[in-house]
Amino acid sequence: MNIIRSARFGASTLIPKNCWSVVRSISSTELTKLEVNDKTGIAVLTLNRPPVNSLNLELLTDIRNSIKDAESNKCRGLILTSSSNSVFSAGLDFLEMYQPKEERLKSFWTALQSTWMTLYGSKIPTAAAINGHAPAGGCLLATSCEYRVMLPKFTIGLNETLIGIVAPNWFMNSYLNVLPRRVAELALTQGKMFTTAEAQQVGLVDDVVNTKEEAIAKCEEFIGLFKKINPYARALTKQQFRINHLQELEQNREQDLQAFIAAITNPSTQAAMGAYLENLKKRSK
Ligand SMILES: CCCCCCCC/C=C\CC(=O)SCCNC(=O)CCNC(=O)[C@H](O)C(C)(C)COP(=O)(O)OP(=O)(O)OC[C@H]1O[C@@H](n2cnc3c(N)ncnc32)[C@H](O)[C@@H]1OP(=O)(O)O
Repeated sequence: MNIIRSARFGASTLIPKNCWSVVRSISSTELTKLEVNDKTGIAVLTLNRPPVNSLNLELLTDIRNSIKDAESNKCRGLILTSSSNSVFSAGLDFLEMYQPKEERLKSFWTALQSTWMTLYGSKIPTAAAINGHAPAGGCLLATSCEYRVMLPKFTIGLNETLIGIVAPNWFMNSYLNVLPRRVAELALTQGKMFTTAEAQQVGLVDDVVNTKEEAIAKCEEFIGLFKKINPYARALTKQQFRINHLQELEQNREQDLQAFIAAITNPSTQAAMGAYLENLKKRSK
C-alpha cells in the first residue's frame, strides 16, 4: 500500500495515500472515538458509553489515553462531545461507588484523578460541545476545558450535595475557574443544576447553539483563536493559571483517595446513594 506520513500531526501517523479523507480516526475504543480533522488539526473526542456516558474506570482510562493521543499527535486542539442526543455525561458511574469493592474503588478514583489532571492541565486548547445533560462528573469534564458551548434545554452543574456527598476541592476549583465565587458557593451548597439558559447567564457556558454540528463549529472557532499564537507561550500561560490547582491534587493524591474511600464507604453515604439510585431507577421506568 502507498503510505505517506502526516508531517503536520506527528511523524508516527500513517495515512493511506489513496484514502485521504479530511476526518481521520486517531484512536478508538468501544467507549471513545478520537478523530482529527486533517485540515484544521483539531481533534474531536466522542464519549460513547450508552445510555448516559456514566464515567466508570474503563471510560475514564480511555478518555485520559485519548487526550494523551491527541497531544502526542500534535493536534491543534481537542473538543469533547457525546454520541448521545440527550446526555453529555451523567457523571461518575454510581455502580462504581455503590456497594463497591475496595480495590476497584481505588483504581476508579485514581483514574478520575489522572484524567482530570490530564484534561485540566492539557497543553493544547480544549473545548466542550455539551450536547446533553452534564451533571456532576459530566460538569467536571466540561469545566476542565477552556471553552464550553451547550445545546438548549439541558442541565449542567455539580449536584453532589443532593446525593449527600461533598465535591472534592479539585471539583470546586474547576467550578471556580469559570464561575464567580459567590455563584459557585451558592450553586454547590444547593447542588444546583443550571438550565442551559441559566448556565449561559452565570458564565458556566460561553455560548448556546441549536445543534451538535454548530457546537463543534463554535469549539473550532474558539480553538482557531490561537492559530497565530505561539503554542509554547500559550501552554505556559495556561499552566500558570492552573498550576496551583494541579499541584494541590498532585501533592495530596493519596490523602484525596483515602478521603474519598472514607466518604463513600461511610454507611450514611451508602444509604443516601442507594436512595438516590432507587429514585433514578423509578424515574427511568
Ligand atoms: C474527597 C471527598 C469525598 C468525595 C466524595 C465523592 C465525590 C464525587 C462524587 C460524585 C460525582 C458524580 O459524578 S456522582 C454522579 C451524579 N450524577 C447524577 O446525579 C446524574 C443522575 N442521572 C440523571 O439525572 C439522568 O440519568 C440524566 C439526566 C443524566 C439522563 O436522564 P435520562 O432520562 O436520559 O436517562 P435515565 O435517567 O432514564 O437513565 C438511563 C439509565 O442510566 C442510569 N444512570 C443514570 N445516571 C447514572 C450514573 N451516574 N451512574 C450509573 N447509572 C446511571 C439510570 O439509572 C438508568 O438505568 P436503568 O435504565 O437501568 O434504569
